Amino acid sequence: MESPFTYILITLFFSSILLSIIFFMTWQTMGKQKYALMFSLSFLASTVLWANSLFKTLFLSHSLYWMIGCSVSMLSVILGTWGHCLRTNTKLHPALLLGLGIIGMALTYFFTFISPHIGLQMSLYLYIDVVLLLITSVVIIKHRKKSRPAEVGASIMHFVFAGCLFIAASIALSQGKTVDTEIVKLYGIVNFTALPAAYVGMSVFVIYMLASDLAEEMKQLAMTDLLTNCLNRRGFYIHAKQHMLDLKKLGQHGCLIYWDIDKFKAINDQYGHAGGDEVLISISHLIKQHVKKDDLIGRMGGEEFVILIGRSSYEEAQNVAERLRTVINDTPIQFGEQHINVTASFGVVELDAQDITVEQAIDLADNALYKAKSGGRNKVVFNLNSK
Ligand SMILES: Nc1nc2c(ncn2[C@@H]2O[C@H](COP(=O)(O)OP(=O)(O)OP(=O)(O)O)[C@@H](O)[C@H]2O)c(=O)[nH]1
Repeated sequence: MESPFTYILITLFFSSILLSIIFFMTWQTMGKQKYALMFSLSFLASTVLWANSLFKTLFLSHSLYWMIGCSVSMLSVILGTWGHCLRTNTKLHPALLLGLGIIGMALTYFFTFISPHIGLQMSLYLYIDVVLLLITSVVIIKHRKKSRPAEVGASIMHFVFAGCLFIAASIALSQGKTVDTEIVKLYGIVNFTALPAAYVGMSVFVIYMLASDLAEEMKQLAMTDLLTNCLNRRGFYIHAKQHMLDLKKLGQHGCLIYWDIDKFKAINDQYGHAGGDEVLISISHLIKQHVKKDDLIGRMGGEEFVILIGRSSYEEAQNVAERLRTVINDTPIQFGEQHINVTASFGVVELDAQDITVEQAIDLADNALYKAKSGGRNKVVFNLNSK
């Protein structure tokens, strides 16, 4: 009858192979993101770690078995941390991570072969794993202002895993220079009860995190106009409701600007559809340069756009529309060798005067835009918000 620890090791061995395959397939199917490959390699290193423990009786030297075990353990955690840094664009130099691993190896070698100390031999590399897991936990939670639930879960699980390893390492360290069989037994119990659950929990949360990355990407794509990279109609409506509430909370004066390129059909007729597309791309780019980063820009369809802005005074907000009209009027669009002169008409509605929904604001601004068109185009008309 094998020790129960053997069965746990077998389970961990197969779980790690599966996780490595899952992340490899993720890497292949999700645009060859380097971090997914790092996760796959990290679990491959874990597979070697569990295999090493399973077949330790085959080793002639226990010290050799130990050196292989601690090097793949650190390699696995280093690759995982590296992957999380790549996913979150955290600028942590890989040399720093590898350096930590090399220091861990050198110290373990020293306390295994040169000045044997069983406590330090068994614990130092685990403490390095703990530091790396804590770095990962912080990297996951810190890179975004408001973390997604999957990221909170993954960060907590890395923290829990680090905690389990810390306890195991501290138990091992308490042996001192020579082996204490009672402490080794306790170390085994901690290692084979809390650790596997934390290990699997952490891996599942990382998978959940990548799935939620994909869901978020799809959501963004469904709300984005692919030609101009502005929000599309659906995206604008979804964001505008919250944006209007935020403006109110911040005490900002909100304005909704509905605008439309003049005689766009004639531009298409003269320069072709590609010329028309170039105008749409360049004009939306120009507009983005002349409003604030937080202002909400949407393409409502064809050559119609909408902008939701907040400024400290209503005059300031109104001036934005006039400034945009002037900049479009004064900036010919380059299309190959040609320059296309473009003008646009604007309808503006103030949002603060009374409670008004996004839909009502768009209707009122659209009425004002209609007046700007019928009044000769290349104009800004203000709707004074009479609901
Ligand atoms: N190139 C290009 N043209 C588009 C796109 N979407 C809509 N259009 C064209 O935009 C033109 C809109 O024309 P109209 O609605 O008559 O408006 P207009 O010519 O700008 O006239 P006014 O708005 O009255 O000044 C149509 O010819 C559509 O085919 C697009 O994505 N790319």
